[in-house]
Amino acid sequence: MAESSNWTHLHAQVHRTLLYRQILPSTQRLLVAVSGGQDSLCLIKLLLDLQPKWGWDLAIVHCDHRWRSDSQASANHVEQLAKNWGISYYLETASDIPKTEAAARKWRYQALTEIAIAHNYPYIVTGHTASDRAETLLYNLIRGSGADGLSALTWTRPLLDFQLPILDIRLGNAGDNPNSQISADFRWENQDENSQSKIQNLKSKIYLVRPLLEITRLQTGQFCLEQKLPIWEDSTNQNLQYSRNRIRSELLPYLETHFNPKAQQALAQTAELLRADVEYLELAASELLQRAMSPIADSPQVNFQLPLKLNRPILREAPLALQRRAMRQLLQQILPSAPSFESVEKLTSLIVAPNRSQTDPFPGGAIGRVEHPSIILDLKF
Ligand SMILES: Nc1ncnc2c1ncn2[C@@H]1O[C@H](COP(=O)(O)OP(=O)(O)OP(=O)(O)O)[C@@H](O)[C@H]1O
Repeated sequence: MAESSNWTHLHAQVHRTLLYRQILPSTQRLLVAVSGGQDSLCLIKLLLDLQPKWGWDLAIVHCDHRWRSDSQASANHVEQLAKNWGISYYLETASDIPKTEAAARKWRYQALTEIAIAHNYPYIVTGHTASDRAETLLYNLIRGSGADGLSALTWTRPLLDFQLPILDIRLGNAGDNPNSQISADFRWENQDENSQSKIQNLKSKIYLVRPLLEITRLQTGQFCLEQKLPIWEDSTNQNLQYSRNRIRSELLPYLETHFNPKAQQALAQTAELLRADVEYLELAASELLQRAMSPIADSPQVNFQLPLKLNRPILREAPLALQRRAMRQLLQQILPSAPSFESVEKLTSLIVAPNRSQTDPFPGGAIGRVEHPSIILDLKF
């Protein structure tokens, strides 16, 4: 697009962000997740307008959770927009209505990933904004998160942590769902080992990108108004039973009125700063863990099979922040679910505890014990 009268401050800002951050390379195939709400409509319009500069191949994907009575109408509305803009449209409809917000989100990311794999899109783009970042920070802060939770929502991340068993179940279901657009060749049960590893490989190359993280919801709303974009209002956004909605419509406005009129931007910036700190600390912790883990057998290969042996003098030299992170990384590998604060503290305390100190069992049954100069983790002693 020539930098004509249509070129707004927001176009320039997102264009600059993309140049600076290099999160959406030119000429790529981009799958844009559009709910029909103001953020994702703003996103797709900006990308369409920037398209001539970047040469992307754009498509829209919409996920119908079948949560609201108007959900099919909303899907039709998004489809019509895609038609008007002359771009491909993909729809995924939930075969079972997800019961909770978390289940809906999980289903949505699986559906997005599957469509991206099936139609060869290496980038999934979402309309998360600075306001979402601020809300996530507040939500996690209140629930007692460390820096990791406060720095949630990154500009880009590989979709690696979507485990294949989840994909497996969904792809199995796809056959029963007449609305599924996943072609039969991509159904997991139809895959031999070779093509399963090809899918895994492809998944590791799909990135989730959020180009609007510096733009507030107020700005996306104004943009939609100026550009006359037909927003499909999500009635569940008004429901104050959802904590996120209460943060959005009560807590943030309160903070802006009484504490800082730019609270959203300030909180989003805090998340951005913490993100870089967390990345640095996680890397340093993983190096510490590698150094502290000595295999129990003669094999030089470090792995996370029990029993495990940790070198206490090496751990003791490190600052507490790294000790905690290294212990959490270790527990992430051996516990059946995400380690709790208590589990991490329990294991960390063994770094300086007297000889023969022992923990009670962690979830899954492993026990930590000091056998000077090591910590041993095993199922029984
Ligand atoms: N039904 C949908 N279909 C397609 N894309 C969607 C849908 N819902 C949300 N998205 C995408 O996700 C972005 C964030 O949406 P929203 O804030 O409502 O979700 P959320 O549940 O908070 O998501 P997250 O868990 O990713 O933070 C939207 O801007 C849009 O790009």
